[in-house]
This record gives sequence, structure tokens and C-alpha cells, in this order.
Amino acid sequence: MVSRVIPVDDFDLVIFGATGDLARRKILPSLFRRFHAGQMPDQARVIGAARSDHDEASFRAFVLEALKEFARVKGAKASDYKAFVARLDYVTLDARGSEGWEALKALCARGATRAFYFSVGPSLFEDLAKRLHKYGLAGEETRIVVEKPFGRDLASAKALNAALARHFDESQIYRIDHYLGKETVQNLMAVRFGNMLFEPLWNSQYIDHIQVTVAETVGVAGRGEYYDRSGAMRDMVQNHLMQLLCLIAMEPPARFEPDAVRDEKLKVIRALEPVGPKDYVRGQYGGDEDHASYFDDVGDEDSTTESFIALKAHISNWRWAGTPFYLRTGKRLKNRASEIAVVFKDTPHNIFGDDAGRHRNILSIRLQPNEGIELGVTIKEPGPGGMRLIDVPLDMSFAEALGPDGEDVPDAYERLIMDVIRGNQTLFMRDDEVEAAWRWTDPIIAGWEERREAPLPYEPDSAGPDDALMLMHRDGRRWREIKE
Ligand SMILES: NC(=O)C1=CN([C@@H]2O[C@H](COP(=O)(O)OP(=O)(O)OC[C@H]3O[C@@H](n4cnc5c(N)ncnc54)[C@H](OP(=O)(O)O)[C@@H]3O)[C@@H](O)[C@H]2O)C=CC1
Ligand SMILES: O=C1O[C@H](COP(=O)(O)O)[C@@H](O)[C@H](O)[C@H]1O
Repeated sequence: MVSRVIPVDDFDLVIFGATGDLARRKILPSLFRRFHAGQMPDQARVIGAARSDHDEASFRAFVLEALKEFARVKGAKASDYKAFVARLDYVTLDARGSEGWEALKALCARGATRAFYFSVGPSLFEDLAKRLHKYGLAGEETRIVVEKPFGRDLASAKALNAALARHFDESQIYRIDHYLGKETVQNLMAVRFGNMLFEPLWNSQYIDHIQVTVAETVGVAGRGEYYDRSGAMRDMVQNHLMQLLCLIAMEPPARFEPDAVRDEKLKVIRALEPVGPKDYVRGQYGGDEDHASYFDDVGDEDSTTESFIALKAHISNWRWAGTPFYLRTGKRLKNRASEIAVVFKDTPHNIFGDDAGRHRNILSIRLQPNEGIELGVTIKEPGPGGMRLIDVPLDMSFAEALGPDGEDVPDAYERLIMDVIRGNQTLFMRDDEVEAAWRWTDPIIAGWEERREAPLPYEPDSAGPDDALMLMHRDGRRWREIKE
């Protein structure tokens, strides 16, 4: 089965920060993949903008190098790469000054769909918005894409929302959370709302608990300065894990449309109960002969920033009262594995007796690697040996479902950038959603800061601090293994 390519309108996409890490690793390779898939209209252009001095030719050469490193596209020929970079322009521009803006305006004068991707540090977001307005580039046809972090607390997020709102309507602002662009995450909605099978059981009457794990093997080297000011709570929980929790917990929206979906997500965030110190565990990775410690990576041995967090959240509403959501994420863990596990309750009565063995149904939604969805179902062990029960997976791996041409699942940025061009905000966060997420997160962080809590050390290549295991053990539950 080959995935369908839905054409988009002609566009000019300006990438502010086109020489930066995100542009090289994600944005430009994703655009190339869409180009190679035939989704970029003939006239569509990508315009890089940054302070670095490039002319068109040197920028194209720079992008070619980035694509060689980061865009592995099956079947792409040298001529495809060349044809793609022929669509690129470059403007040397300072977000804080006047250099380059008239040239950018001239390049954007042709009336195609126009999007500006703010792939620069957040301290420049307001400068960019102001100048887009000043140079007449903020008209209603314009869309802006804003990268994370969107604030570091409620106050800064509100200030940023207000600054953008001075120049753009909310319908023009695309706050990106790349987790929403992941194929499996969108499939979570398809599975929930496209099947009769799950939704009747999707509540605290049938679901014992939910686990969300986003485990990374990488440390914070290279991003230490940013990370040490953020920590796992701000870097991952407030945004990515929160979005996953919303999609699992929300009520069915009336339609798969931006405000219908975002209204439902907002209700979930607003229904989250406060989390006290007994319900979270923070950790920080140590080092060994093969790995630098967190202290080494950030260059500060007094840092109390967490590189791991596990917490138990409750949603106070009819659907979820009594079903805990356990979330954990961390760096330098034993495997890179992200999964949502929906653990159903035991059957109300065991007709087979204790000796037969008993298994719970677990719906596992694997975000990465090996994207797919697996449902653990209890069956009889084959053979004449009596009624022994075993757990077998009903497995839907996306690579298989997509067929030989679709083995590499599209990158989240591919989907999200095309949604910007299509003008579809469904998978982007609205201002009130981001603020509500900070409103829940802030007191948790303020609590540990007031109590001057230091994170617990954990071994590299482990599952995090042992206390994180206890968070579930004391409830008579356990984390699923972090395995690739
Ligand atoms: N890298 C990643 O994996 C991720 C990044 N993000 C977010 O994306 C954004 C970009 O991150 P990243 O690419 O890593 O950052 P980098 O520091 O690698 O790149 C920053 C870019 O901004 C440009 N820039 C800096 N100052 C100015 C200025 N005054 N005027 C115009 N351009 C300027 C730089 O180019 P020059 O010096 O030539 O001007 C460069 O192209 C940040 O908000 C980050 O938080 C979010 C998720 C993941
Ligand atoms: O936004 C971020 O996400 C990455 C993890 O993204 P993934 O798609 O590789 O799961 C994380 O490493 C980074 O710290 C964070 O800023």
C-alpha cells in the first residue's frame, strides 16, 4: 500500500534560522522528502534567512551537505537533490536589525501561500513578529510557525502569546509540538475514534492505569546550556508528554477540526489534579567509564536540574476518576523507546482458576522505534496440555502496513510543515492550551524549588532511579520494561 500524496497549494516558506541545527537536521530534510514524494508544487520555494553570509550558491551547497547527512530518502538520485536545492533562496537578515528585510519582502511579493518558520531561539520570536509586521509581511495570508520552548513558565508564555497577538491573529500562529506530527500519535486518534472496539472500554471502569514512557539514550551534551535551564519537566512533560496524555484522555471531538480537537485537549489539561512531592521522582544521570555524567555534560557540579522525571497524574472527571496516568521521561536511559501502554483491568471473574495463569489486556502504542500498535490478547496455550492461558500480541506494525514503499515512516516535521501550508491547525497548540499546561506545571516546579530538592542520581544505561519503580510498586503496579 503506497501512501497517497495530497497536493498542496503553491507556497513560499521562509525559514528564519536556516543555518541552525533544527533546520539542518529536521526542517530541510523533511522538505526534501516531501519534494521527493511529489508534494511540492512546481513554483513552491524555500527561502533561508539568517545572519550568516551566504549567497544563493553557497546556501544551496550548505543545504546539500545537510541533506547528505540527514535526509536518507530511498530511491533519491543526485539529480533529485539538485532539483530540490534549485528551489532554495537565501537572504542575509538580522532578526534584531533592519538588514535583509527589504530583500525578503521583495522575494515574498508573488502572492503564494506564505509561511515563516521561526527556527531561532525564543528570545527572537517577538523581534521577528514585529519586523514581519513593520515590513508589511504580516497580512492575513501569512502563517507563522513557532518552535518550542514556548515560554519557561506561565508568565513568560502569556507574555509571548501577547507579543505574537499584537501582530498576528491566533488563526495565523502554528505552535509546533513535533510529537503531534508523529505517525503513531495521529494513529492514536484513528484507533480511538475510528473503531467501535476501544471507545466503549476507554474509561476508568475498564482501564486500570495508563503508562507513558519517553526514554532516550542520549545525554544533554551539546545542548547543556539550554537543558540545564529547563530540565525534563519543562523540556518534555509540559509539552510532549502533556500532548500525549491529552490525546489519550480527551473526549471524542465532534469533528477532526482544529478548535474541536483543541477544546477537548484543553478540558483534559484543566481537569488535571495538582501533583505533590509523593507523586513524582526526579533523577539526574551519573557517569561511568563509557559515559560523561550530567555534571560533565552541563559543566556545573552544583546543578539540581532533573534529566529524568516520573510522575503520577490524575484527571478529575467522570471518565478518568480513579485511573492514574504514570508518565516518565529521561535521558541516558538503557534504550530509546517511547510507548503509551493502556493497561486494562482484570476480568471480573476468573473461570479458569489460578493455575491457568491470568493476563491483562494491554494496548501498547509504540511511538519509536518500530512504530506500531499492539494489543495483548489472552488465548489458550496451543496443545493438549489443558487450559493454560497465554498472552499473544495482535500486532500492527506501521512499516508492514505501509508496505515496501513506506518502510520508513514519515518524519513528524513532514506532516506538520505540510499542515501549515494547508492552513490546518489541528495538530498545533492553541494559546490557551499552552498556558493551561504551564498553569499545571508551574506549582510542581515551584514546590521542588522551594523545598530545594535535589534529583536522585541514576546509573547511565538504567531505567532511572529506583524510587521511580517504587512510584508504581507502592500502588501494586509496575512499569513496563524499556525495550527497543
Ligand atoms: N535543534 C533541535 O533539535 C530543536 C530545536 N528546537 C528549537 O528550535 C529553535 C532553533 O534551534 P536550533 O536550530 O537548535 O538553534 P541554533 O542555535 O542551531 O540555530 C539558531 C539559528 O538562528 C539564527 N540566528 C541567530 N540569531 C539571529 C538573528 N539575530 N537574526 C537572524 N537569525 C539569527 C542562526 O544563524 P546565524 O548565526 O547565521 O544568524 C541559526 O541559523 C530554538 O527555538 C530551539 O529551542 C526545538 C526542538 C528541537
Ligand atoms: O523536543 C525535544 O524532543 C527531543 C526528543 O524528540 P524525539 O522525537 O527524538 O523523541 C528531546 O531529545 C529534546 O530534549 C527535546 O527538546
